[in-house]
Formats: sequence, C-alpha cells, structure tokens
Amino acid sequence: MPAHQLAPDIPDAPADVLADEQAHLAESREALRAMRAHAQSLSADAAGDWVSQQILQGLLDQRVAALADHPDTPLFFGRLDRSGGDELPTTIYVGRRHVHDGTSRPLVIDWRAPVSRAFYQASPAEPMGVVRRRRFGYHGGALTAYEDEPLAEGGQIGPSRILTEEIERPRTGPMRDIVATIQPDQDEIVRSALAQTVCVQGAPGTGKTAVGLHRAAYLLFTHRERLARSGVMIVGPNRAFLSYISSVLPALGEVKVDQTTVAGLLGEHAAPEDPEVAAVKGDARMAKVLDRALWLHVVKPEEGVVFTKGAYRYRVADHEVREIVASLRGTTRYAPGRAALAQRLAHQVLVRMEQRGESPDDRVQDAVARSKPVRQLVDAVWPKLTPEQVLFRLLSEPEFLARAAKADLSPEEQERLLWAKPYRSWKSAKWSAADAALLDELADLMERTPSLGHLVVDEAQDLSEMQLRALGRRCRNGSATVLGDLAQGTTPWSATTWEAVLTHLGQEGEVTELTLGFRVPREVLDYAARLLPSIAPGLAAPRSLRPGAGSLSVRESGEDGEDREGGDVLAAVRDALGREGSIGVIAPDALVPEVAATLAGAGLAHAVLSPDSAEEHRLLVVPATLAKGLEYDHVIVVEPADIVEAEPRGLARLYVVLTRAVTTLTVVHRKPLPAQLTA
Ligand SMILES: Nc1ncnc2c1ncn2[C@@H]1O[C@H](COP(=O)(O)OP(=O)(O)OP(=O)(O)O)[C@@H](O)[C@H]1O
Repeated sequence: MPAHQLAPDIPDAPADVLADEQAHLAESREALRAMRAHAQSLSADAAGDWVSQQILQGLLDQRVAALADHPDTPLFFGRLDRSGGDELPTTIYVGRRHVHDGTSRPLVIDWRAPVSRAFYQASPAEPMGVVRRRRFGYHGGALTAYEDEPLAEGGQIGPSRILTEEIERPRTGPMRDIVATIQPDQDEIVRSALAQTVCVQGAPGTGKTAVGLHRAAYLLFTHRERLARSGVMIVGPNRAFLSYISSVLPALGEVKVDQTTVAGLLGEHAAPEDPEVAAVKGDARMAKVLDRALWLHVVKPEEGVVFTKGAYRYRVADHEVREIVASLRGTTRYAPGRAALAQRLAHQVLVRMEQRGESPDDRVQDAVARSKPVRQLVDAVWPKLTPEQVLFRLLSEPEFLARAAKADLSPEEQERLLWAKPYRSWKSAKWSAADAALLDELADLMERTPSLGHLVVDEAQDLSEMQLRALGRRCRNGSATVLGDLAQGTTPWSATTWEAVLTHLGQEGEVTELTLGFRVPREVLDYAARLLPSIAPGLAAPRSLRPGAGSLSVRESGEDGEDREGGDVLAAVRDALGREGSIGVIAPDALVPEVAATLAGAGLAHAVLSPDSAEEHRLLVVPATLAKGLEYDHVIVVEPADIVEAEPRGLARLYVVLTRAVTTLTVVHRKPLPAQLTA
C-alpha cells in the first residue's frame, strides 16, 4: 500500500487526526518562515569595526541559509506523546531542525536533541516515558499518512510500513539521509560520545556510510562550538563515492564538513606502482625507517662557531655545539629543532657578550641566530629538508636505505623499495599513492600535523597501515568513526582485524557490528555470501531485511562468442529500463569500453562512471573497481571471472560488485563462473 493511503492504525483514532497533523505542519512551516524573516532583518551594523561586521554578516547569512524551508523535505517525520514528569512538553514533533513560534514554544525538535532519542530507541519493553510514537508518511512535501506505535502497553509492535516503504523505495540520484528511519543499533553509534572512537564492521548495505554521516551531523549539533573550531572531516574511497554521498550532510543542515579522499588529503600522487612495492611502502615498519632516514641528516658537529662583532670574536666551541645538538635531537620535531639549534647557538654567543660587559637584547639574539656563521653551521649539521628530498634519497640510494632500514626491512624488501629507474632529482620524481603516505609521515616528523576534532573514515579496511597513521595524525587530539567491512577489502594490504586498524590509527575504540542489510535483497545477498568463506572466513553470513524473491538471475551466454554476451547485456538493460529506478552495468574495468560501445550501438543513452566524475544518468556503466560504496536499483554484472582475474583480491572485488543491487541483480557471463559461486 503506498504511504499516502496508509490508514490510522489505532482503532479509535479520530478521523481528523491527519487534518490536525497537517495543520501542525502548516503552522511549523509558517513559524520557520518567521524565524527566517527575523534572521534576515538582523543587521551586522551593530558590530564595532569593519572586520567584525563582515564576520557577523557571514554568520547571519549562514543562519538565514540554514533556516530555508525545502518544500519537498518533510519538516518533521515523527511525534512522541510522552507521559511527562519533566519540564519538557508532553507532545513533541521530531524533525530535521528546531522550529519555534513567536513565543518560543517548540513546534519541531531537532532529531539530534536528547529528547528525540526516544523516537529511535523507545520500545514496549523500554518505553522511555513515551506513550505513543507516531511516524508520518509524506508524498512530495505533503503529509499524507501516519502510523502509530503504542509503547506503554507492553507486548510487541509489528514492523512499520512507513519504514518498510522507505527501505523499498527505488533509488535515484545521490544518497539520501535516513533521519526518519534510523534503527536502534544505528542510533547507538550515531549518538556515541564525541570522545569515543567507534569502529563499525558491517556487511554490505547495513548502513555504515549512512551512520557515519549522521554521526558527523549529530556531533556537530551537540558540540557545535568546539567542532566549528577544530573541524569534522569525512574520508571516502574516491570522488565518485563522495559525489554520491555529497548531499546527505547539507540536507541535514551541515554544510561545513569537508568530504575528501585519502589522495585529496595526502596529495594526488598516482604514479603506477607494483602492488608488492606498495605493500612494503604501506607497512607500518616504514615509520621507523623514515624516522631514521630523516634524523640521519643531522650529523655530529666537528667545528664550533665564531661570531664577529666589531673588534670582538665570540666563539662557541665544537664540544658545546655537540652538546646542544645532542640535547635537541629526539626531543623536538625536525623543523623546530633546527630553529632551536640556531637560537641556542645565538644564546651562547649572547652569554659571551654579556660576560664582556655588553647588554644585548632579544633583537641581538635573533640577529645572531640569522647571521651567516650560525646559518652555515646549522645548514651543515641540521640541514633544511623537505619530505621529498628525504624520500628521494631513500628510494634511490641503496646504502642510505640500508642505514635507515637496519633490520626492520629484509634485504629483499629494501631491494623492492629502490626505484628500478631512479629519477634525476627529487623535483622530477613521480610519486605513487603509497609514497604520498610516506611523504606525509616525513612531513609530520618535520612539523606537527594539526588535528581535527573528528574524522569519519569510510571503507577503512582498504587503507594501508601508513595511510591509517596519516589519518590518525589528523584526529590525534580528537576521535574517529571508522567504518568498513573486512570482506570488502580489495587492496593487497587490506586489514584482517579492526583492532589492528585502530592501533595504526592511534585510537582506542570499541568495535561494534551492524548485521541487518537495508540494501541487498536476501536472495542476492545469499548468492554473494557464497564467496565469504574464501575472502573473510571469520565473518558471519549477512542478513537482509528485504526478502526480494525473484531478484537474482544468472545468464550464461555459452561459448559462441561475444555477440551473444553483448546481446544478453542489452536484454538485461532493456528489462531494467522497463522498470523503475537506477541501473548500473558493472563490468571488469578492461571491458568497460566494449560494454559502453554495445549500449551506444543499440542507441541506449548512458554515462560511464569515472573516478573523478559525478556522473548522473539513469543508466550507468560502472568499472568494477569504482563500484565500492555505491548502489543501483538494477545491477547487471558482466563476466565475473574477469573481475576475479583482474587483481589479487579479485574475489573480494566480486563480492563488492554483487552486493550493489537494491532490487535486481543479473549476472551475465560467457566464461565459467568462479567455483565458489557455483558451489
Ligand atoms: N535505517 C535505515 N533506514 C532506511 N534506509 C537505510 C537505513 N540504513 C541504511 N539505509 C539505506 O541502505 C542503503 C545502504 O546503506 P549504506 O550505503 O550506508 O550501507 P553500507 O553499510 O555503507 O554499505 P557498503 O558496505 O556496501 O558500502 C542506503 O540506501 C541507505 O540509505
């Protein structure tokens, strides 16, 4: 039954309940308009100077923008009738934002407020002071239905139709927020304390990404001032994924959250690299190697400094310089250590000036620190360096690498690290994605990387230990939400335990699990789960909320050539076009041009998803390596055997690809399917 035809579920509900609720919606909308008009009428002129005026105007503009009413987005989606006993109203409406009337009476309460928690958590077993929970159904922006759950009478409540319809809704366009239907176990994660790092293991479609985004929104609401200063960032696997999730936080009123990729954060280096080399570079042992490599540049001073002023010469003896260097080494980061060395040498010169009866001030000390003899000594003993210079030496000079690596890397590993064809200089070197994390580690050894207040890391199972360290630096004074699925690890260095991920991230946190799938129909999930014993034997088979009978079809095109397979893909696409919702044709990367050509040849308009693009088209051709995190109503997977063959963890890639479907999955193949799927 569509939502707008839902009947009231309580037998004695007055017929005009819906009309009353619609009136409350109209009143709330009007009140929001008034709040916005009031914000617009405020002037920044009250601020004293021009700069303060600009800052205040910026804040007022933000406030006005945040108070915009989006007619298609329900202003509230739930109502709680409470038994009272506290200072809060007995009836509250739960919505995306707070709305109050001219007398400050709350008409809608933000879903993130403490009192709204009961909307998500209350049950007949634990009613949390709620007598009745009401869920609203919308059609466009119009309130068209409601559904009641009595909580004070014990017993059980059946499944919510409004929730089921939301989950069954066909997917089109980018990801949407789930504020109206967050489940109790998801809500626990969303509302965990700011100081707490949470790590969520979850099968495909259990809502990990959704939960991470809502947690960011929750934390920003609850700790607005603190996080406005320190910042919240979302890190996802690629730009296509970021574009898919990009509208969730703005829809929740949060526009100031950076959403980026690891490459966006560490540098867009992408020189091709043998995965075996990348695996050594991604190993946490590299941290020690880099530390030694950097500090090997600080050499034992053999000479002192002579500073001449007028007729006088002030000398700091070599053994004194050695003492200063020794006392600084290991106690500061590299760059401040270098600055401190110059200052300490200058200080020694000043002491001698004072002994001679002069009274030099701070300016003299700075001048001495910047003088030529001091600079020359500092450059010789503690040279100015960039991360690129250090890594360049490490990857091109075998002896230097051996001194830095000591026993931490085997001779074979060292051999692997060295560039087969060294570059002429660090300036012309082409860095790989794995190098980016090494450069970042070196940068942090030189100068402390600032920390954010909270970091959400999605698809974290794919990150190398060195990448995790790089992300860990960015939340070392804050906390993190770490999301992923060990079964979906597709890099050679994919994590095998979450404890290890947290260790490299430098965070102590709890690992929790989400087990109920909201995306993939049961039949499809069971099919994909046949791969689990081979890719993640420790994980339990995922469960799906959606039965989806008839959602799976596997078509073999036989040995008689590609034409038949192309024909099968076309037939599946045409089938899907006749139904509602988005269509993703997921093909091995190497077959993408061929599949696109087949569609074009048949006159079927489509787009091809690329790593940097925000392609929006109902029919998309998706390279297998870009499918992670995405979903389509109808998924057509082309030639699974080639997907498996294409990379070392190809079976895990296939698992990712098979779990993108919301409504139907069609597998089209000519080559035999991987044995695990047919078992
Ligand atoms: N409580 C919920 N109510 C309605 N829809 C939900 C809920 N939780 C998740 N979903 C929907 O289920 C789908 C899958 O969610 P999401 O992409 O967050 O899962 P995931 O665990 O990150 O999946 P994957 O591991 O495949 O990346 C999305 O369409 C999301 O909106």
